[in-house]
Amino acid sequence: MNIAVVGSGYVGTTIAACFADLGHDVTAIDIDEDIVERLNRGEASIHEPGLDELLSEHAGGRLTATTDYDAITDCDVTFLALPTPSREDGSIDASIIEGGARSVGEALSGGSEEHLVVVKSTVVPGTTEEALIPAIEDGAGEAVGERIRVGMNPEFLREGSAVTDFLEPDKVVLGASDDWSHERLESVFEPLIERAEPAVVEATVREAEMIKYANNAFLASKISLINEIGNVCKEFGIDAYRIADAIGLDDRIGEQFLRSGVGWGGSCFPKDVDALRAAAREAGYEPELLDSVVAVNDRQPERMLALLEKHVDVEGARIAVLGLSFKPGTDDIRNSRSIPAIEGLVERGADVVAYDPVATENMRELFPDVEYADSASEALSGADGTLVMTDWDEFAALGDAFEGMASPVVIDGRRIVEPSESITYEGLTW
Ligand SMILES: NC(=O)c1ccc[n+]([C@@H]2O[C@H](COP(=O)([O-])OP(=O)(O)OC[C@H]3O[C@@H](n4cnc5c(N)ncnc54)[C@H](O)[C@@H]3O)[C@@H](O)[C@H]2O)c1
Ligand SMILES: O=c1ccn([C@@H]2O[C@H](COP(=O)(O)OP(=O)(O)O[C@H]3O[C@H](CO)[C@@H](O)[C@H](O)[C@H]3O)[C@@H](O)[C@H]2O)c(=O)[nH]1
Repeated sequence: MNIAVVGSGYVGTTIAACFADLGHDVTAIDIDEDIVERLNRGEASIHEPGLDELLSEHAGGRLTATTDYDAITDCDVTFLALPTPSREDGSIDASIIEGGARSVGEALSGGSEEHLVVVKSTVVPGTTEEALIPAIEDGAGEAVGERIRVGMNPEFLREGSAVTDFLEPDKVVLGASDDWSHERLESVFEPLIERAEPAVVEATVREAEMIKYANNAFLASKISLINEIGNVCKEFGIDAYRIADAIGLDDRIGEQFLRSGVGWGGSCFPKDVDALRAAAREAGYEPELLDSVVAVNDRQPERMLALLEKHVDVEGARIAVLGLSFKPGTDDIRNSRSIPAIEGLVERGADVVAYDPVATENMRELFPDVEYADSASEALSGADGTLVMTDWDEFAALGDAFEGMASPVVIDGRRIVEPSESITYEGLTW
């Protein structure tokens, strides 16, 4: 099958490379010439394990990249993997994907072949029908529903494990409003369904849009709930991880996403929970539980600072911040919990020295005046305290490095450091 993927970011590049690996002929389309040139050389512009290998195998063969939307005319299906960022009030800004939908319509105008346009981006219920289909119709100069049809196929991959998440999903959600579109979507995923045997969920377009938000809202809520339980555990001197291990044995709860600590960040959970809250409010429903899920998350970095202040007079102190990315395995710092932690330290007059194995340059753009170390031991050397913000594996083996601290106070927000008698160790929820 000939597939076009519009947008070559985290999602677009991953799905383009994986579709090629599944045997499809894929054209990746992006407005950024540098991204396109790199893709044609077999290089990713993002850091994802396994992606470079797939690209170098398929670039120039089953995978090509271009800035020209007209390449869509030779394809059977086009996936829209464009950004859907937040506005100030938390609602989604669909203008980029609307523009992309219009360009796809223009490229298809006057053609005679049947074509399925699939929304891959995360969009609030109603967006595809109320904004994207009209944009395609506007560009194509014809109504959607006959030759051109539209489907919705939300994506559940995680950064840091995007390739394996895409190729080995628990479920594939196929959103469409007619049998022809469902069947065409299913033939795109047929090689993956045969190989990985995921559950296949046939849904309407609106249901597919909502499944994505419900999925992310549920996961973010699960983490906030275990964080709330963890905060209570800390007050009682109980280790929340032992409690999580026990409750995770209940199949109805499940063991995943029960790691309590400094909370959730990244490009998805904060944006998507906010978009769902805003959409609910606009529809006349007050999403009080989701408001609290965010409030608990916002509080966790402050709780870390309060724990630090129990042991260190922070004003004028040298404080090391270990871990800057929002999770290990990525250089992405969007909504990283390290950002409010550094802001809080700077407000309190601390002298901050930060370290991350891959995200330093991204954080330097945000905080140019903070000192950045080349290793965790360099950051710890002479520090009066440290906040551990990301669960990078290397932080589990710091042992001797803490001995270089002026006072070895370690506040762990991710339960990654091994406590020992030579350090003053505080876990956030244990
Ligand atoms: N990042 C994730 O882990 C993830 C997972 C699931 C779903 N999503 C959703 O997928 C969507 C895309 O997210 P992402 O993280 O891949 O975004 P991204 O910002 O990483 O990439 C978007 C790409 O689109 C390109 N682009 C922008 N405007 C364009 C246009 N008019 N035409 C062609 N290309 C254009 C940009 O140059 C960029 O390469 C969002 O809705 C997001 O919520 C993201
Ligand atoms: O038990 C846990 C699990 C995660 N986190 C934090 O939660 C955030 C998000 O982690 P994760 O879900 O692994 O990464 P993302 O790449 O943001 O993936 C989420 O967001 C994507 C974009 O929508 C979805 O596709 C994925 O299914 C969904 O897991 C990170 O800050 C983690 O540190 C915790 O604090 N405790």
